Amino acid sequence: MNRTKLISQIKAKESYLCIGLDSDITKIPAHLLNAQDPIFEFNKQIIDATEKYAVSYKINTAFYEALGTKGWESLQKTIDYLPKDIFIIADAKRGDIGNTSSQYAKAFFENLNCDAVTVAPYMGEDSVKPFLEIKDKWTILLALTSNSGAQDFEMLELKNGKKVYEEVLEKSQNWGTDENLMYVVGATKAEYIENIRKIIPNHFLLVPGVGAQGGNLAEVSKAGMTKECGLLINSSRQIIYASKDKDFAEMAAKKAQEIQQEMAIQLSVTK
Ligand SMILES: O=C(O)c1cc(=O)[nH]c(=O)n1[C@@H]1O[C@H](COP(=O)(O)O)[C@@H](O)[C@H]1O
Repeated sequence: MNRTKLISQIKAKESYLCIGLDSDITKIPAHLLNAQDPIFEFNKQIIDATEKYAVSYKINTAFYEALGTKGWESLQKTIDYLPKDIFIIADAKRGDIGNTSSQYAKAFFENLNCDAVTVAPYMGEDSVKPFLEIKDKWTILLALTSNSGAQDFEMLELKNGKKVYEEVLEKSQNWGTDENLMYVVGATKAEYIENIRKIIPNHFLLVPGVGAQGGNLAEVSKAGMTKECGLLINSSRQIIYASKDKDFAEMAAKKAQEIQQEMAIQLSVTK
């Protein structure tokens, strides 16, 4: 999906919600465990119930990889099931020497047909470029992550006075464009978003960490929203595990709708 289409979806749905399908076999409702493919059954019901409130779904591959070949099957079936107007993110956090990154790009863009993949910038330009070379697909580069470990490297100050995450943003924006490159900024780091917007005024940000990790939707939106929205805010656990009972999909929809309604207000303020 290209940038124009993504923006028009955001406008049409009055939503910049990205629902995280971090579907954990140990956390899904017990009655689904008898299904032939419990994870797919869970995802299918979550998607059916929440699709009208979201513009994107993020599939965290770890939860599928952990289950071996069965997990990959559930992942593929979930991607195939998602509606065509949904922006599909493979949250795989890849990045390796160019030759290997090319294979990852093929796996997620050509084979699985995702719109975007999360990539770690640590190995530099040649490890990221192969993802950017695939037409009409997006690379979502980790910039300032939501976890406490962001302090270990991302926040370190370099000799030129910049923090590592700032250097990542400055340097990498020349590797692609705002049509194929987004950045991950954790919702728990809202106080840095104003500064981030000075470096990358137009790029989309993928912002995880609202809900279970304590990030605040209004704060992030105020600091990061552009005229074209420029945000995809992810929430996983607080939506998909809103209930552990038979009403899990209904409760997920209720939570997603609540978030979408707040997003509609934020979008109307920025118009
Ligand atoms: O790249 C990510 O998506 C990501 C980056 C980051 O800095 N923090 C972060 O939590 N994530 C992912 O975003 C999701 C957050 O899930 P919840 O905390 O359950 O909403 C998980 O899939 C994380 O792996």
